[in-house]
Amino acid sequence: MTAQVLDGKAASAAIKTELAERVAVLKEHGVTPGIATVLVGADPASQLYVGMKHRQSEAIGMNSIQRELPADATQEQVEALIDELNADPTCHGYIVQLPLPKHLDTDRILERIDPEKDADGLHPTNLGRLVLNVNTPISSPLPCTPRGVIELLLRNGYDLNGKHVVVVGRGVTIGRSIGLLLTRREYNATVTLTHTGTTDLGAHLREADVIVAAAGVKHIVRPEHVKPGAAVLDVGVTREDDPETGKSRVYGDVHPDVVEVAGWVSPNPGGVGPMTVALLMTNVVEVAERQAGLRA
Ligand SMILES: Nc1nc(=O)c2c([nH]1)NC[C@@H]1CN(c3ccc(C(=O)N[C@@H](CCC(=O)O)C(=O)O)cc3)C=[N+]21
Repeated sequence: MTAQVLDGKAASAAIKTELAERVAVLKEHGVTPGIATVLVGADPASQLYVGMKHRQSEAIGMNSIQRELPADATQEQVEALIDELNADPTCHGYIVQLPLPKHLDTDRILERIDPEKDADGLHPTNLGRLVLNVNTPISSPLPCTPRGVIELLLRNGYDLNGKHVVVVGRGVTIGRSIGLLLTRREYNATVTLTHTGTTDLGAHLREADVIVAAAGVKHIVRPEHVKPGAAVLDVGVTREDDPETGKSRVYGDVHPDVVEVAGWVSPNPGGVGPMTVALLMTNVVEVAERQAGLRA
């Protein structure tokens, strides 16, 4: 048996087709949704990711605003740029590309983002709204990578209701935030969060209907950890030189042989990465739709 592929490129293409139509409707109402990125320094991987976000946003008709500061920018300079984007009516949502240089106070910068313009959906106010509300629709940005994971499953016909999801890794981007979405009444999943303090990770993983691997540890999820037929989503990004080609490449958290046991596997690259970008754009389009009175 070999697993069905949860193809993030195909699912994100479908989302982008839908978004392009929503952008066209917004333009009929006189609004062009604008997405901005803030990049501090010139890390090559960050430049690659930021470039992808702009190309894809422009391809669906959005405005894209690319702001850059040097690696030695001060806290005050970054905060001044945040204030500028908060006040800019052409910028409906934006992200500060992470990680930031070590001398900067990341938390203080992220908290300064106007929660309504928080394209990542990770502002404390937006996470707080998720914590406080399990039932009714939320009219503020949602964490985009968790949203991407869930959309990837749903668009492949996977029903999360009553399923046991085991998450590996307690980073804010996925681990600590995805359970807030999955345990909402609309999805009704049961969630276990594992981390470096977990004893016997393998025992937890073998119980899982769905594994979300977001530890950032190359191949931490191996075939012997996976219940036959389970869905395995690979969110890990480890950049290393490939010993065969000598070139830098991305390794996921999921060992390639997992496809022999699992029922569904998201490839990496080609899985959750493209979904993150699609849901980032979705968050920004939704801000513009709210401002135009087209959604709650
Ligand atoms: N504030 C903030 N928000 C982020 O969402 C954010 C961030 N900072 N910092 C870095 C990470 C990383 N990230 C990725 C997005 C898309 C792909 C993606 O689409 N990858 C392609 C491959 C791209 C390639 O390496 O060629 C794929 O998986 O198929 C990967 C990684 C968003 N991040």
